[in-house]
Amino acid sequence: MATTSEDLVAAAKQLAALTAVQEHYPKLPPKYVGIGSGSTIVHVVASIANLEPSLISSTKFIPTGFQSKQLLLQHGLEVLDIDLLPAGQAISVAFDGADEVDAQLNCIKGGGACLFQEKIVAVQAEKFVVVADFRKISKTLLTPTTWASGIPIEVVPSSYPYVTAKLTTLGATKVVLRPGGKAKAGPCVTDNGNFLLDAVFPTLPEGEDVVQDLAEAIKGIVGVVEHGLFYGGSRGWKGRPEVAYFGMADGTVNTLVKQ
Ligand SMILES: O=C(CO)[C@H](O)[C@H](O)COP(=O)(O)O
Repeated sequence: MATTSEDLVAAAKQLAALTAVQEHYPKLPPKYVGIGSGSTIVHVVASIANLEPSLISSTKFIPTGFQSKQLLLQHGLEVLDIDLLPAGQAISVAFDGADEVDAQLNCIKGGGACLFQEKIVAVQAEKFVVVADFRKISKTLLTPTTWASGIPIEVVPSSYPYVTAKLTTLGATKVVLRPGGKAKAGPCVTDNGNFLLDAVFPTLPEGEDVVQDLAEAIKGIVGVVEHGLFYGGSRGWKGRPEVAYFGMADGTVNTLVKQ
């Protein structure tokens, strides 16, 4: 049977997931592991569920939304909601997907509308590992051929017209209130009861603080709960992964590591 490009992408995701889990799931049973959202994370959870039972049976897995919680339950893995993580306790490792990853490991996330939970888990993880396929690699973020939808931004519903106007003054060329889809009239509502704006900006230039500057400007708008830029810069680290695994079209896995 002929291999379709969908098969190729699914195989790339699966191999990247397996490699990331082999290399970054702790060798002693971890107390807490974070689990992101999306289609790639399905392969991560399957790889974790196949590990030696002693490595997973006492671990609490922290989901980043409804989808990942159901996925964990289907695999018989113990779930702990992020608000029940004891204060000051770190998550040993968190795995997640991404929509776009640049050469500095800054990411755009939130294609699955779970960016807030994904970020609150990522920033509490000792190690954050991104798993993706070859289509997600960019030199700099907001390259339209990689991720044309722009930056997902979670907003308090009543603020969306105001935030839209402010994003335009920040340089957004298009801001879309994400629709709920065929089975939901009206906008997409996040797991937190908020709306999502997808804000397209021109492709970012290279530079250490370029992503950080835009991220901070967006976060400074009243009504913004969180945005899908996971980044690092001279003023700190807000969810940028230590490492990203990309399943490639030729059946290999490329790794990008924080310098
Ligand atoms: O950020 C996310 C969800 O909010 C996902 O991790 C991101 O959209 C990647 O998804 P996929 O693995 O399906 O390509």
